[in-house]
Amino acid sequence: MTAAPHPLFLDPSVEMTGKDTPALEQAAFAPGTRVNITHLATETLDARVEAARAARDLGLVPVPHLSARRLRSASELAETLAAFASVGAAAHVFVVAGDPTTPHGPYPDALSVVRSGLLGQHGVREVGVAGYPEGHPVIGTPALWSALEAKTAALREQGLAGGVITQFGFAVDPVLTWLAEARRRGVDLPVRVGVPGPAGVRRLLSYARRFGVTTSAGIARKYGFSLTHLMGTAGPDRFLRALAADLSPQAHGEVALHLYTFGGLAATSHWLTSLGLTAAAAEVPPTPSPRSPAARTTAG
Ligand SMILES: NC(=O)C1=CN([C@@H]2O[C@H](COP(=O)(O)OP(=O)(O)OC[C@H]3O[C@@H](n4cnc5c(N)ncnc54)[C@H](O)[C@@H]3O)[C@@H](O)[C@H]2O)C=CC1
Ligand SMILES: Nc1nc(=O)c2c([nH]1)NC[C@@H]1CN(c3ccc(C(=O)N[C@@H](CCC(=O)O)C(=O)O)cc3)CN21
Repeated sequence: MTAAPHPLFLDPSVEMTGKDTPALEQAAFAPGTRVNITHLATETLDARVEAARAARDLGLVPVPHLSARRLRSASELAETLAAFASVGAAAHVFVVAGDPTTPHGPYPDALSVVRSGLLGQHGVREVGVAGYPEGHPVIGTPALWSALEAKTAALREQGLAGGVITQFGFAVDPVLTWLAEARRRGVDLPVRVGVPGPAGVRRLLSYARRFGVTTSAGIARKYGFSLTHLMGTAGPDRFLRALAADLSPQAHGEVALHLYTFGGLAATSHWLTSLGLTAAAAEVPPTPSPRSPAARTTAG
């Protein structure tokens, strides 16, 4: 008999851009897998809607991203939601502030989009919001916590289900500390811990630099790459084993995974398949842990 997988590995979500639509059609994600559609500044609404349509046609659950600060008006928000609803892709969305330094319209943050009331009117039932275990390069940690608490409350007031997706990172400890703090503050939403799918080290480092994600020689070594050998690739296997070993439902609540694919949707699909995390997710264990959880409490 095979061991049941750790709950962390059940039902991982993945992230794509419009450019990944052909790769999505070749990939083998389990039916019902949530597929987030990033809102890159360079991609049109049409490209994002086509990606959502492709995901839905494949039996996956599209989760379009809405960038609050990029929206120029309430009507642009309504039209965006209507466009996703027209392809059956508006039930789940992820609402993020967006990187523009100055908001382009009436929504400076994700909270104002939630409070607009427009989400429910267009058939949205579940809203994802962002979490930052390592903080954010320009937003202070107290502001991040108060925003997360306010978004949690606003979703409840709007009758919307919610969830958090965390910014990717290479270090496990900040994730565990952040999860415990979120629960202590009453943020009871399910959390998807964001990790990069397998990707070239050079690419990982460049996205980390761009988004203010911490790297150091020690963090890299634990994760499984080296800051001085940029030619290789690295996946989140060791990170996930360490995270799974130290998660406790009492301290950390409901936790699953979100895979940022960064142009490597096919690589992430192959990697999930190699872990047995596609259609047969409930029957196949993840890569075996080098130490049992019981051994860890004394050894770790
Ligand atoms: N985690 C992720 O996957 C992604 C994160 N981001 C970026 O992370 C940042 C925070 O997003 P959320 O957590 O949704 O914040 P939020 O909407 O909950 O806002 C939190 C606080 O930060 C301020 N703020 C938000 N974005 C800002 C910016 N670009 N410049 C200056 N102040 C800003 C808001 O006014 C608010 O006071 C944004 O810059 C967002 O674009 C963007 C895309 C994806
Ligand atoms: N602060 C912040 N801003 C973001 O925009 C952001 C984050 N954090 N955290 C991670 C997510 C995921 N993001 C991304 C970014 C790029 C690709 C991507 O596929 N890039 C293509 C090139 C795209 C292009 O330049 O045309 C690639 O092949 O890497 C995917 C997701 C952006 N995201």
